[in-house]
Amino acid sequence: MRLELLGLSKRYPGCVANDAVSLKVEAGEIHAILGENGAGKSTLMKMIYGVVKPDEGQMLWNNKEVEIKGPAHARQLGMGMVFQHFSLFETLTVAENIALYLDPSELGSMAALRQHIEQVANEYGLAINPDRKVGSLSVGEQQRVEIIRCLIQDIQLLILDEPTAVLTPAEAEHLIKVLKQLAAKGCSILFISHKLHEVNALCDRATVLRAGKVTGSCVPRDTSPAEMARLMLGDGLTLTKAFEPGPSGDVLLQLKDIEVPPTDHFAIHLRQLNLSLRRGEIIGLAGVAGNGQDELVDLLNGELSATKGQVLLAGEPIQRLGVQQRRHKGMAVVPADRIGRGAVATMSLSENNLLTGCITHGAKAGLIDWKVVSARAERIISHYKVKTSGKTEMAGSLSGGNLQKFILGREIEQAPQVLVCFHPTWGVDVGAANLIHQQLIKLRDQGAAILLLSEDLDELYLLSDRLGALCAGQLSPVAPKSEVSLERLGQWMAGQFDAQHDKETCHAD
Ligand SMILES: Nc1ncnc2c1ncn2[C@@H]1O[C@H](COP(=O)(O)OP(=O)(O)OP(=O)(O)O)[C@@H](O)[C@H]1O
Repeated sequence: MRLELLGLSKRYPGCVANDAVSLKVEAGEIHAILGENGAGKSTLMKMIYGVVKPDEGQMLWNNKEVEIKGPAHARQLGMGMVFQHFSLFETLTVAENIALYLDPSELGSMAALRQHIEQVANEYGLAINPDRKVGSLSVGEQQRVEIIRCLIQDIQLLILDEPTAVLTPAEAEHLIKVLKQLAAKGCSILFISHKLHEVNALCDRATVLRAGKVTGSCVPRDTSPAEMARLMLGDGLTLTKAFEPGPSGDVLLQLKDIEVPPTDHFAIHLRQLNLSLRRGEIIGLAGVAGNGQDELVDLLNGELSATKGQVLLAGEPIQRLGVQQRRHKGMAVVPADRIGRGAVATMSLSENNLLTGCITHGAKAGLIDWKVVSARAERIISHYKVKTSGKTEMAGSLSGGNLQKFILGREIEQAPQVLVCFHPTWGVDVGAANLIHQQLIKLRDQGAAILLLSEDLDELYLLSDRLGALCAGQLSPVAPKSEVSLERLGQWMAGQFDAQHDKETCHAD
């Protein structure tokens, strides 16, 4: 037996994150950990990897009892972990980040390490330039660095906390192949994912956690995704069917011949962007991470300026307006990375609510009305079923999916005219993703215009009225969803479109 957990428990003030969890993982087994947001999955993985110390329980590693002193000890034993929130230094390069992760005795010259990174990257098809600064990488690319740095050492257990959440379907499919290869070599894998069809395709066994306790197990190959969802969430779950396109109105957000040159060597050049987003519609943009999504969100948010072209909000040019002024005019943005940009980890939920919410609620003439701010935070917590001990809890101690629900709720509740959201259901369980989808459609039906950037094609097809793709900083045609086959969208994602045609399509709306 590669790994055996016997009655592991971990308590935090006001919550039992893990309650006497027992689990067995064989050599070469791919074992899924399932559970709704806040069920205790990440905490369990962090205890195995030595990031969090258990309050009680025992752990056997290759049939011998161990007490993991910390992540360095876990790595020495042959464990690797890909975290849900990246543990990378943004100001260092890919190679420097990986060097920091390795034991000094394993580290040769930087040139040799660079070569090794390229070799692993090529072997697993996870293209990355070792000399790029991590801060300039997209979320998907940062995820690749996390994965490569585990694969660079000989590992016997790889722990992955939602590794495919930010990968494109093709990348996720590729990763699944890589994991199968690794398992065939005898490496055990612990795999957390909310994407149940992936669990179904990949995993040998699954353990279900609910409120910190093991409540069931199954063999995913013999269990349908719907049955697994029911095991996790109980019988009350109703899965969303496709939403009907709604009637759209006048153009609310318009990009005209936008040109944004790269701000650093690795940023993407946005070229000739033309887009008209109407009241009451959702435009979904597909695309592989690192094709200009970050730059487009920054442009719309007011953090990047265009050197050519215009950004118009309800016909008014806004490119000279800052972030706050745009928010006053009814724009809201949900960024890709929830910690750092979406929320401040060391601030409470109330304070995080104030960060963007104060523009529409809670502050007048520079004075904060904490009663209003707290009441709003409480409303978001209850409406979006955010699992937390309360509005005073620090954002950083929430589970990933619960923080995502809070951030989404905070932006939707401001009733924006235009909502730009990037990966809206990243790391969110099926029940909560359902709720977020319904709220986005409700916002659309109230007349808001929504630009949705996602790598989850199912989600894009479910929610969007019109679909397009971003590739190498250029926008494909944007056409009604019924006219965009999966094959066509795939071609657009790969850049097979004529930029001039795109301009005509968008202007024609
Ligand atoms: N450092 C911490 N301080 C206080 N509470 C914490 C801390 N870390 C986790 N928790 C709480 O423990 C519970 C389990 O969290 P955990 O992150 O393990 O859930 P999860 O199943 O991984 O959720 P998700 O699917 O959203 O990532 C949650 O209620 C969370 O708020």
